[in-house]
Amino acid sequence: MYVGRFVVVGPEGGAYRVSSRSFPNREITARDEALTVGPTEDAPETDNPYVSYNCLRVVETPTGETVAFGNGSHVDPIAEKLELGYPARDALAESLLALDYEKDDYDTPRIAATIGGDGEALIGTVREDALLVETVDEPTLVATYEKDAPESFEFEADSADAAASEAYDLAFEHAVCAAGVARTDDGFETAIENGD
Ligand SMILES: NC(=O)c1ncn([C@@H]2O[C@H](COP(=O)(O)O)[C@@H](O)[C@H]2O)c1NC=O
Repeated sequence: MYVGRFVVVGPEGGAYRVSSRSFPNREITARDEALTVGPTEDAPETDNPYVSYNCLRVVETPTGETVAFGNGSHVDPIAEKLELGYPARDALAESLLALDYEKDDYDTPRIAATIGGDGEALIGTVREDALLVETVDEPTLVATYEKDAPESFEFEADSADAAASEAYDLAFEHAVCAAGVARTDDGFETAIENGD
Protein backbone atom coordinates (compact mmCIF):
# COMPACT_ATOMS: atom_id res chain seq x y z
CA MET A 1 0.00 0.00 0.00
CA TYR A 2 1.19 3.53 -0.76
CA VAL A 3 0.36 5.97 2.06
CA GLY A 4 2.82 8.76 1.18
CA ARG A 5 4.43 10.55 4.09
CA PHE A 6 3.49 9.48 7.64
CA VAL A 7 4.15 10.20 11.29
CA VAL A 8 3.95 7.76 14.19
CA VAL A 9 3.90 9.18 17.70
CA GLY A 10 3.48 8.02 21.27
CA PRO A 11 4.46 9.43 24.68
CA GLU A 12 7.99 7.94 24.49
CA GLY A 13 8.92 8.77 20.91
CA GLY A 14 8.02 8.57 17.29
CA ALA A 15 9.12 8.79 13.69
CA TYR A 16 8.50 10.56 10.43
CA ARG A 17 8.93 8.83 7.08
CA VAL A 18 9.13 10.23 3.61
CA SER A 19 7.69 7.80 1.09
CA SER A 20 7.53 9.23 -2.40
CA ARG A 21 6.61 8.12 -5.91
CA SER A 22 7.43 11.47 -7.52
CA PHE A 23 10.51 12.74 -5.65
CA PRO A 24 12.54 9.71 -4.48
CA ASN A 25 15.93 11.46 -4.65
CA ARG A 26 15.81 12.99 -1.20
CA GLU A 27 17.54 12.63 2.13
CA ILE A 28 17.37 13.94 5.68
CA THR A 29 20.26 15.97 7.07
CA ALA A 30 20.84 17.28 10.59
CA ARG A 31 21.58 20.90 11.34
CA ASP A 32 21.46 22.55 14.77
CA GLU A 33 18.27 21.40 16.45
CA ALA A 34 16.49 20.56 13.18
CA LEU A 35 16.32 17.65 10.74
CA THR A 36 15.74 18.77 7.16
CA VAL A 37 14.37 16.94 4.12
CA GLY A 38 16.04 17.99 0.89
CA PRO A 39 17.24 16.79 -2.50
CA THR A 40 20.21 14.46 -2.88
CA GLU A 41 23.09 15.72 -5.04
CA ASP A 42 21.83 13.81 -8.07
CA ALA A 43 18.19 14.92 -7.76
CA PRO A 44 16.60 16.59 -10.81
CA GLU A 45 15.70 20.23 -10.19
CA THR A 46 12.10 20.93 -9.20
CA ASP A 47 10.03 23.98 -8.42
CA ASN A 48 7.61 21.96 -6.27
CA PRO A 49 7.43 23.99 -3.03
CA TYR A 50 6.50 21.03 -0.84
CA VAL A 51 9.51 18.70 -1.09
CA SER A 52 12.20 20.49 1.00
CA TYR A 53 11.51 21.51 4.62
CA ASN A 54 12.44 21.06 8.26
CA CYS A 55 10.74 17.80 9.21
CA LEU A 56 11.69 17.74 12.90
CA ARG A 57 12.68 20.37 15.46
CA VAL A 58 13.58 20.08 19.14
CA VAL A 59 12.79 23.30 21.03
CA GLU A 60 12.99 24.67 24.56
CA THR A 61 9.56 25.65 25.84
CA PRO A 62 8.49 27.17 29.18
CA THR A 63 7.60 23.63 30.31
CA GLY A 64 10.76 21.92 29.03
CA GLU A 65 12.10 20.41 25.85
CA THR A 66 9.53 19.53 23.19
CA VAL A 67 9.79 17.99 19.73
CA ALA A 68 7.66 18.77 16.69
CA PHE A 69 7.71 16.83 13.43
CA GLY A 70 5.75 16.58 10.22
CA ASN A 71 5.66 16.71 6.45
CA GLY A 72 6.22 20.34 5.56
CA SER A 73 6.83 23.98 6.36
CA HIS A 74 4.21 23.95 9.13
CA VAL A 75 6.79 22.26 11.41
CA ASP A 76 8.49 25.67 11.83
CA PRO A 77 5.47 27.65 13.10
CA ILE A 78 4.47 24.72 15.33
CA ALA A 79 7.97 24.71 16.87
CA GLU A 80 8.00 28.51 17.20
CA LYS A 81 4.60 28.61 18.91
CA LEU A 82 5.72 25.87 21.33
CA GLU A 83 8.80 27.98 22.16
CA LEU A 84 6.46 30.87 22.95
CA GLY A 85 4.52 28.71 25.39
CA TYR A 86 1.44 27.85 23.33
CA PRO A 87 -0.19 24.58 24.43
CA ALA A 88 0.69 21.85 21.90
CA ARG A 89 -2.97 21.51 20.87
CA ASP A 90 -3.11 25.20 19.93
CA ALA A 91 0.31 25.23 18.21
CA LEU A 92 -0.76 22.28 16.04
CA ALA A 93 -4.29 23.46 15.28
CA GLU A 94 -3.33 27.06 14.50
CA SER A 95 -0.36 26.18 12.30
CA LEU A 96 -2.11 23.40 10.40
CA LEU A 97 -5.16 25.56 9.78
CA ALA A 98 -3.10 28.63 8.80
CA LEU A 99 -1.13 26.76 6.13
CA ASP A 100 -3.94 24.32 5.29
CA TYR A 101 -3.65 21.28 3.00
CA GLU A 102 -1.18 21.55 0.13
CA LYS A 103 -2.43 23.09 -3.10
CA ASP A 104 -0.94 20.37 -5.29
CA ASP A 105 -2.57 17.87 -7.66
CA TYR A 106 -3.55 15.63 -4.72
CA ASP A 107 -4.68 18.20 -2.12
CA THR A 108 -2.01 16.50 0.00
CA PRO A 109 -2.80 16.78 3.72
CA ARG A 110 -0.35 18.26 6.20
CA ILE A 111 0.44 15.94 9.10
CA ALA A 112 2.32 16.65 12.34
CA ALA A 113 3.05 15.44 15.85
CA THR A 114 4.51 16.77 19.09
CA ILE A 115 5.92 15.20 22.25
CA GLY A 116 6.58 17.19 25.42
CA GLY A 117 9.23 16.40 28.00
CA ASP A 118 6.41 15.30 30.29
CA GLY A 119 5.30 12.71 27.71
CA GLU A 120 2.27 14.60 26.46
CA ALA A 121 1.97 13.51 22.81
CA LEU A 122 -0.31 14.88 20.12
CA ILE A 123 -1.00 14.11 16.49
CA GLY A 124 -2.72 16.24 13.88
CA THR A 125 -3.66 16.59 10.26
CA VAL A 126 -5.35 19.11 8.04
CA ARG A 127 -7.10 17.70 4.98
CA GLU A 128 -9.36 19.30 2.40
CA ASP A 129 -12.36 18.20 4.53
CA ALA A 130 -11.11 18.20 8.13
CA LEU A 131 -8.78 19.47 10.81
CA LEU A 132 -7.97 16.77 13.39
CA VAL A 133 -5.80 17.24 16.50
CA GLU A 134 -5.72 14.55 19.18
CA THR A 135 -3.80 13.70 22.32
CA VAL A 136 -2.48 10.12 22.18
CA ASP A 137 -1.36 7.71 24.87
CA GLU A 138 -0.16 4.89 22.62
CA PRO A 139 1.68 4.83 19.27
CA THR A 140 -0.59 6.40 16.66
CA LEU A 141 -0.10 6.89 12.92
CA VAL A 142 -1.41 9.37 10.41
CA ALA A 143 -0.38 9.48 6.75
CA THR A 144 -1.00 11.75 3.81
CA TYR A 145 -2.96 9.17 1.80
CA GLU A 146 -5.21 6.18 2.65
CA LYS A 147 -4.48 6.26 6.39
CA ASP A 148 -5.37 9.94 6.61
CA ALA A 149 -6.97 9.92 10.09
CA PRO A 150 -5.05 9.05 13.28
CA GLU A 151 -5.13 5.31 14.04
CA SER A 152 -3.52 3.20 16.72
CA PHE A 153 -0.40 1.54 15.31
CA GLU A 154 1.98 -1.14 16.57
CA PHE A 155 5.41 0.48 16.89
CA GLU A 156 8.03 -1.15 19.11
CA ALA A 157 11.06 1.14 18.87
CA ASP A 158 12.63 2.21 22.17
CA SER A 159 15.38 4.51 20.83
CA ALA A 160 15.67 7.15 18.12
CA ASP A 161 17.82 4.84 15.95
CA ALA A 162 15.32 2.02 16.27
CA ALA A 163 12.41 4.37 15.50
CA ALA A 164 14.05 5.66 12.30
CA SER A 165 14.87 2.10 11.16
CA GLU A 166 11.47 0.69 12.06
CA ALA A 167 9.65 3.49 10.20
CA TYR A 168 11.94 3.14 7.18
CA ASP A 169 11.44 -0.64 7.07
CA LEU A 170 7.63 -0.65 7.36
CA ALA A 171 5.98 -2.36 4.41
CA PHE A 172 4.37 0.80 3.01
CA GLU A 173 5.67 1.39 -0.53
CA HIS A 174 8.36 3.78 -1.82
CA ALA A 175 10.41 4.39 1.34
CA VAL A 176 12.87 7.26 0.85
CA CYS A 177 14.13 8.34 4.29
CA ALA A 178 13.02 8.50 7.91
CA ALA A 179 13.68 10.41 11.12
CA GLY A 180 13.32 8.90 14.60
CA VAL A 181 12.98 10.57 17.98
CA ALA A 182 12.95 9.22 21.54
CA ARG A 183 12.52 10.82 24.93
CA THR A 184 15.49 10.15 27.26
CA ASP A 185 16.40 11.31 30.77
CA ASP A 186 18.47 14.08 29.15
CA GLY A 187 15.91 15.33 26.64
CA PHE A 188 15.16 14.11 23.13
CA GLU A 189 17.54 12.12 20.95
CA THR A 190 17.05 12.01 17.19
CA ALA A 191 18.26 9.73 14.40
CA ILE A 192 18.18 9.55 10.62
CA GLU A 193 17.76 6.60 8.22
CA ASN A 194 18.46 7.47 4.61
CA GLY A 195 18.59 3.91 3.29
CA ASP A 196 21.39 2.76 0.97
N1 LIG B 1 6.38 16.38 2.35
C1 LIG B 1 6.93 15.74 1.33
O1 LIG B 1 8.02 15.19 1.45
C2 LIG B 1 6.22 15.67 0.04
N2 LIG B 1 6.67 14.97 -1.00
C3 LIG B 1 5.78 15.13 -1.98
N3 LIG B 1 4.78 15.94 -1.58
C4 LIG B 1 3.64 16.40 -2.37
O2 LIG B 1 2.85 15.25 -2.69
C5 LIG B 1 2.71 15.17 -4.11
C6 LIG B 1 2.68 13.73 -4.50
O3 LIG B 1 3.94 13.18 -4.25
P1 LIG B 1 4.17 11.59 -4.33
O4 LIG B 1 3.68 11.16 -5.67
O5 LIG B 1 5.67 11.40 -4.17
O6 LIG B 1 3.39 11.00 -3.19
C7 LIG B 1 3.88 15.97 -4.69
O7 LIG B 1 3.56 16.49 -5.96
C8 LIG B 1 4.05 17.07 -3.67
O8 LIG B 1 3.18 18.14 -3.95
C9 LIG B 1 5.01 16.28 -0.30
N4 LIG B 1 4.18 17.03 0.47
C10 LIG B 1 3.53 16.51 1.54
O9 LIG B 1 3.58 15.43 1.99
